[in-house]
Amino acid sequence: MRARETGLAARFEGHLGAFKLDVDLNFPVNGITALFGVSGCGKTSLLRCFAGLNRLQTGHFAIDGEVWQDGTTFLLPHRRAVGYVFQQANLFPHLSVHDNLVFGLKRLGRTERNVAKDRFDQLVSLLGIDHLLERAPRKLSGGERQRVAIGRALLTAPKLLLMDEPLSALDFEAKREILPYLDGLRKTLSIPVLYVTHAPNEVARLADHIAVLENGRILASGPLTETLARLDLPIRREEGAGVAIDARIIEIDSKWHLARVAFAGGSLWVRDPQKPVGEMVRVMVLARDVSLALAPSRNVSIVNHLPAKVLEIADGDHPAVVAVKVDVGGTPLIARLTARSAAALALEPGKPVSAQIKSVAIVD
Ligand SMILES: Nc1ncnc2c1ncn2[C@@H]1O[C@H](COP(=O)(O)OP(=O)(O)OP(=O)(O)O)[C@@H](O)[C@H]1O
Repeated sequence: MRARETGLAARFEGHLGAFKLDVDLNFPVNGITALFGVSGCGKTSLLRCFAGLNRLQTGHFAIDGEVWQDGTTFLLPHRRAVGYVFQQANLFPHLSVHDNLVFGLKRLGRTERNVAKDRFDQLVSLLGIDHLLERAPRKLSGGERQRVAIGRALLTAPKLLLMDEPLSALDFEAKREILPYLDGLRKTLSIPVLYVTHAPNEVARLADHIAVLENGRILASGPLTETLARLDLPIRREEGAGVAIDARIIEIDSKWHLARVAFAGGSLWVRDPQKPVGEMVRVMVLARDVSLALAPSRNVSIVNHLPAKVLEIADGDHPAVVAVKVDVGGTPLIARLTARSAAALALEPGKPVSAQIKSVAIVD
């Protein structure tokens, strides 16, 4: 269902009070683009531009070749096929889940309404809310409420889904409960999704692309793995800095509960994810779990050793630490080392090394 490629090109420039937003953003393909950046950098303001709720001095925005905004056109919010999910589900308390879901359909034409009714069963099953349809919102958990809000947004068959920190109001358990559903959407939706978050684990789990916003400007945007591996971005200073890699299970070692997963640059042993050989998984290799040696060492407990080449070295978040980006057969990894170790190994761009990976987390 993700075969059709949809392009989204946007340029918004202007002031909101004293705040300047100056954004040029292209999403080349379908999938989830995580919009990442510190509080106040303009994430919500940008989403509101896409929805037509903010009208800046300059705005160009086309989706799938269809112009929603340019020098002469400005589609009003209700004319934009946008689904919007907020931190709070904002369900109508006096309506059942079913009636909340179909509420947004009233503004659609008859044909669109009929198509949406066909999608209803598929969506409620995908979001696991089929058994909740007759309930009142107050009898739902936080995670269930948010799943209903997502269903309501998707039922109108939007061409763009905007999600503004959809999990931030949920507790840890509710986040864990809802993530697999969002992951299911990622795999089945054929529309672009802009997903605002502060949480690195949500980015690693859900995003196909990342856009990093700083002071109202796009600092970087691109595919997940390459962008997470950039040493010039503030993300590398985060405690959870690392690289997410999509890999295929190629072998299971049931005696030791391990699985070998293959990616473009080689293979890694991970904890058995309880999925069959052939399935794709996403793994996260954190910078703090990668160390570098000049040759693969035999007398250590680490099972994952990959031949690599140093690409770049940058300062870390403390003078004692450096971040080293290495290339593993076309896939980038980041290692976090002490500056002293980097000096002792005389690391420099182009030098062959062995990347030793202490731990690899499965993120789905
Ligand atoms: N309509 C407006 N008029 C004046 N200032 C505005 C307006 N909308 C947003 N701002 C300002 O723009 C800046 C960016 O706000 P925005 O809500 O987009 O940030 P954010 O990145 O979403 O933050 P957070 O992560 O805290 O939600 C803030 O300084 C805010 O006060």
